[in-house]
Amino acid sequence: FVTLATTDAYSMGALVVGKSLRRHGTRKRLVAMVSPNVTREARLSLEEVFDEVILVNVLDSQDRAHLSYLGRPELGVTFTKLHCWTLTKYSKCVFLDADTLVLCNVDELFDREELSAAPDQGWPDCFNTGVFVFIPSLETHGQLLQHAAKHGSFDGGDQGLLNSFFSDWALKDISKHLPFVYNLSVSALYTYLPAFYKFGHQAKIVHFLGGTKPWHFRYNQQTNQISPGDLDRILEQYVNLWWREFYSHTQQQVIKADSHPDTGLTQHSFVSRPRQSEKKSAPAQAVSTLQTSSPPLDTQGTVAETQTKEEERSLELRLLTLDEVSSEQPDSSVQTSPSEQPEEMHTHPKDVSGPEAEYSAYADLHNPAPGQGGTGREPEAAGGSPTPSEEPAPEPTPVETEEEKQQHRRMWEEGHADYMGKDAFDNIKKKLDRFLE
Ligand SMILES: O=c1ccn([C@@H]2O[C@H](COP(=O)(O)OP(=O)(O)O[C@H]3O[C@H](CO)[C@@H](O)[C@H](O)[C@H]3O)[C@@H](O)[C@H]2O)c(=O)[nH]1
Ligand SMILES: [Mn+2]
Repeated sequence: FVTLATTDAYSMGALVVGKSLRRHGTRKRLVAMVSPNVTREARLSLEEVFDEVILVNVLDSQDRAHLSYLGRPELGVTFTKLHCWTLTKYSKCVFLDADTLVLCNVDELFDREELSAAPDQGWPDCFNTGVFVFIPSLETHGQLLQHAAKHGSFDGGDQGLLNSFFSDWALKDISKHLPFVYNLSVSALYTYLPAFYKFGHQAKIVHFLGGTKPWHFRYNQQTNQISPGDLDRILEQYVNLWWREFYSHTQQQVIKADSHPDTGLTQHSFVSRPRQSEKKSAPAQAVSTLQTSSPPLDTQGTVAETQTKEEERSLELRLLTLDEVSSEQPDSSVQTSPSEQPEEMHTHPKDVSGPEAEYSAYADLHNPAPGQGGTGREPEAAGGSPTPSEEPAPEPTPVETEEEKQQHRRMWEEGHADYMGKDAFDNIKKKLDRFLE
């Protein structure tokens, strides 16, 4: 999976792309392309999650005229995406915009061919370039650049260019049309709400397409919410979900969000926690600033607190039922052997010194007594558990009657999970293990 960030603000998005892929147990390698102006601190954060963080030069279409049709002059730099075709050590890749959030395992996308993508909701005979399957090739890369030089892009960004280059997408081969749920634009909420109500729960990847991004909102870590009322309720829940992913399983946490005295922009500052298993040298207490172009809001900045309140844990949007947890690919990170197959892009190569180990170390910090349940983790974040072999044998789960099962399931679905008891992490893990046997 490949994503791109040319600024620190988009790096926040890229981080969420990587984390959400890991949360859902991807077995593929993760690559972030960043431009030289992305700060070292942002790069270090990305390196904790991605297998590779690659420096690329900014390619800008400089096409102000066409970009003005979109009303998004900043999108000329999306030509930088084209660099993804140079990643020829991989045989196939999936590009994800930095403003996407992955909601389940989507590794099956690698079964598709170049160029597979979902329809753009503004013009469904065009594909949206927020999610697409491609085959790295220097030849294609060269042809794309030539095409850009000769014909430009009808929207000034990569989407116009890629649509005119892969111009037979609309009609030639329906298998190259990804279902819309692989690139669910949040603006579909406004354009076809009934369809969203009918199919929205099947969403696999959400795309915060448009000028307003999740990092433009200020999030309160005590309430686990952005300021209520800033957005439509459904959209607000997706943005809250994005922020929860941003803060999950990380050693670097935003501790303060306030307005810059001169520019009025919101700035997010975070500190790195000391690492227990140092992979790459990072200052133990490096302070960095991520600056995002958010309008100033009146919410108070909040102090970092990763352990979320139990009652706040309910994800109203896409609550995984226990059955879904069972059918979900578990995060393979700690179970997978560390063998690397970089050419094939198949095996998740992170070994125990990678981010997952750091996540575990972090979990240990907050959960001095593993095995007691209630690790403060999301139920689906199964793979990041402390090393299974070191855990004391968990208590056997009492057998539930059918009625109890249903009641339990209902409570779970309503967001009242019993994290300290039945839904303790150990029990969910056992269920996953049973399912995988
Ligand atoms: O300053 C920027 C702007 C964009 N990006 C990257 O380029 C992607 C596309 O930009 P984005 O703001 O996400 O554009 P969208 O609002 O999604 O707009 C649409 O139009 C763009 C231009 O054609 C396409 O790139 C998008 O895929 C398409 O969804 C981002 O996700 C980032 O990965 C940066 O790194 N820095
Ligand atoms: Mn986008």
